[in-house]
Amino acid sequence: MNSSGSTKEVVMGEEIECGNSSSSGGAPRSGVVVGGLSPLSETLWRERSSMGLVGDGDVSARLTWKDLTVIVTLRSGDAQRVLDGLTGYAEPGTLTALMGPSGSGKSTLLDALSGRLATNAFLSGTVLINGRRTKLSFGTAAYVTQDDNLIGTLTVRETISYSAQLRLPDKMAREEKRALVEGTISEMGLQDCADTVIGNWHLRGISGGEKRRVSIALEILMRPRLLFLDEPTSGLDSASAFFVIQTLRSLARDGRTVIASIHQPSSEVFELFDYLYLLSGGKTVYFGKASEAHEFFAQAGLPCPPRRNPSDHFLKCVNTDFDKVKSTLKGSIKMRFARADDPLEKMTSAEAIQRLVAYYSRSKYGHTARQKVEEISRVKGNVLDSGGSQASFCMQAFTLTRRSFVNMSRDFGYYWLRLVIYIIVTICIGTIYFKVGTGFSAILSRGSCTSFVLGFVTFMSIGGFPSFVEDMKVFQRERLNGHYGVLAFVIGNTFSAMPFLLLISVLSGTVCYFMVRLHPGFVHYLFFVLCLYSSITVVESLMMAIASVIPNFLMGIIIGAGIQGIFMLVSGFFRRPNDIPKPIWRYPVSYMSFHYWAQEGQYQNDLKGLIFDNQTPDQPKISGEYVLQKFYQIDTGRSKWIDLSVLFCMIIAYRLLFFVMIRINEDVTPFVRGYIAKRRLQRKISRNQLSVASPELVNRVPSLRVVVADPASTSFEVVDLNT
Ligand SMILES: Nc1ncnc2c1ncn2[C@@H]1O[C@H](COP(=O)(O)OP(=O)(O)OP(=O)(O)O)[C@@H](O)[C@H]1O
Repeated sequence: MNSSGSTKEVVMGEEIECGNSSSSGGAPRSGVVVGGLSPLSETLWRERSSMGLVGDGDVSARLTWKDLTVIVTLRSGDAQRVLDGLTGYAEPGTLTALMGPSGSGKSTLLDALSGRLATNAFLSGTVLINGRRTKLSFGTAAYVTQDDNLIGTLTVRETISYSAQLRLPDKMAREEKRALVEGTISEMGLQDCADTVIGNWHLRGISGGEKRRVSIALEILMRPRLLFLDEPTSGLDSASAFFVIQTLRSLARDGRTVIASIHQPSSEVFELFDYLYLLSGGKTVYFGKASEAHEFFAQAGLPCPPRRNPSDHFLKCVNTDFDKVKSTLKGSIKMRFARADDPLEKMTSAEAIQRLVAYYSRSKYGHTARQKVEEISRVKGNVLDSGGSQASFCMQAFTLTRRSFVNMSRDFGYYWLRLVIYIIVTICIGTIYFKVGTGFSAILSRGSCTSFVLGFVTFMSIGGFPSFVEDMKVFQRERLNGHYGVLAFVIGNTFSAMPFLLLISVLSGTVCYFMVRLHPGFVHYLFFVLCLYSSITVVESLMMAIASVIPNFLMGIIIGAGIQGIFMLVSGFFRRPNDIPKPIWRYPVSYMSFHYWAQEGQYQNDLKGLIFDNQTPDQPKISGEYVLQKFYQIDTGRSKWIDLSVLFCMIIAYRLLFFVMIRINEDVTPFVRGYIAKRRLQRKISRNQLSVASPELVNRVPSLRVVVADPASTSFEVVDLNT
């Protein structure tokens, strides 16, 4: 896993031991086990080292950032400075809390440090890991987002086990994988709920705090050295928040570098932080030991009044919205009794922020931080390698298929509910068209029955869209953290759905076929079921492709319904094929419509070989071939199996489209958005509305994502972290 051979390097004439967590300063390693969490992690780490899963026992990641500025370009053409010259560091064994009011730039700082900035965000400054510039993406560092996108039907143990199967090497013994999973469960204090389901809309599952811990567990499974967490306590009560942060502290004590943004910690939670990075309006208000923040505020002339939660005071000082709160409460009893010892009563928040920012930069705190950054940056440690999956492609595809199958079989809303509705609807069809026969009126009835089954019944498959969206959310989280590839996901999703779609088609197709008494014969029955199966699968594939680009229930369903409505119109039932206007609707749209092929095949399957009564008994009978040619305008010389083959080809085409859509979303869309954002930035620079270091380099790199300063020189250079 680790790409670096030696852990020793000569830097500026000194021999420096690199990558050894024991040399990392910060808090002592392990041993400190809180909240009933076991010291298993360290033992497991050693085990994994012996398995060759980690390099030379190196578990450290020293992160430094210097003069970090992030500018975002807005749709209006304006540019906004979100972060302004931030400098700081995070060492192994420490938990750093990013705090600040809403919109102060906490998430942006996390994104900048973890290489996840949006395409319209431009970064200048230096970000170094172990003294080196490293591309952090797809799994190099673990990133736990605010949302717990988990599969609701799996238990905690299953969720972590599947993740282990997806990422650990195939050759690793099953027992070892199990031990690692169990170790992670104990490490995160999840033993009590290990066999409880995560929960979804119809399943009562684990609590919000436990969900957070499961999300963290999934990311620490591969023992990343760097762990970023965006608001890990949001939505939790203070006790759950305390346990989550306690767990993070314990993870940090195992030699990891943990950085978490947090909103409003209680005093108990605040005491768990090693370092505090306090931001306001993208500027550093304070960076240093959390325990010294109290002293810093006092020295800056804004001491925390007695009996006030220090973190509340710090946030109150740096939040301009408190001025509005004060003016709203003016005259209220609370304000009349406002503390005389509260420094904020004598100044506005804007003045307080100005004072703190200015004091920080000239105080020993700012000075020490800058000095420490220089020191740490000079030490060249191991290069961080990708912490992504080490499992083979086949193992990933197999595990994803199994996991998805288990989820589909347990989630009532995924297929079971649809199966019930399908059967009810086909029973309705069966009773309405019961024993349709071969009378004159049956000519139209058989056609309309086929059109309804292949049009409306397959249309009901869009009901699965919400489940697809949930699947896509889990996929996106796992993909961003490098758990597996796109192809493995597409294969897993395709194969896991097959048995359910077959079941739906066989059951509802059988009900319909035998109640309506469609063309007798096993081959005719088989064709009807296969036609229904392929049509439903095409709709599923179409909806998956839509879900990959439009992750919104309502929008996705509207778009999916719209596309199917157009395809139905040109299927040859509502307007006969030769009557469909030629350019566009007949060619190519009707040929793109799966309804067209499905109906053409089923009409032949049902009508060919049948003899129908004429309007009056004395008139000659009508053959099915005649109806097909003259009424439905279908070429009877072409085999119905060709129509079915086209449908199966469409399934493959839509699945390929699904794959392509994901790749476009991952690669092309960010490139295009980045390009547009870059043009906006260039315009700003050329109009002298914005000053960016080395603007000529911004122009030179076509796919600019990040502007990074080279620490070895004073000049800036542009680095495209996407390549
Ligand atoms: N890619 C972007 N495009 C446009 N604006 C952005 C972008 N990223 C951040 N911003 C803006 O930068 C500011 C800081 O955003 P950020 O999400 O980092 O704040 P935050 O401190 O994490 O807030 P919160 O605590 O509410 O999540 C906000 O005003 C936000 O709108």
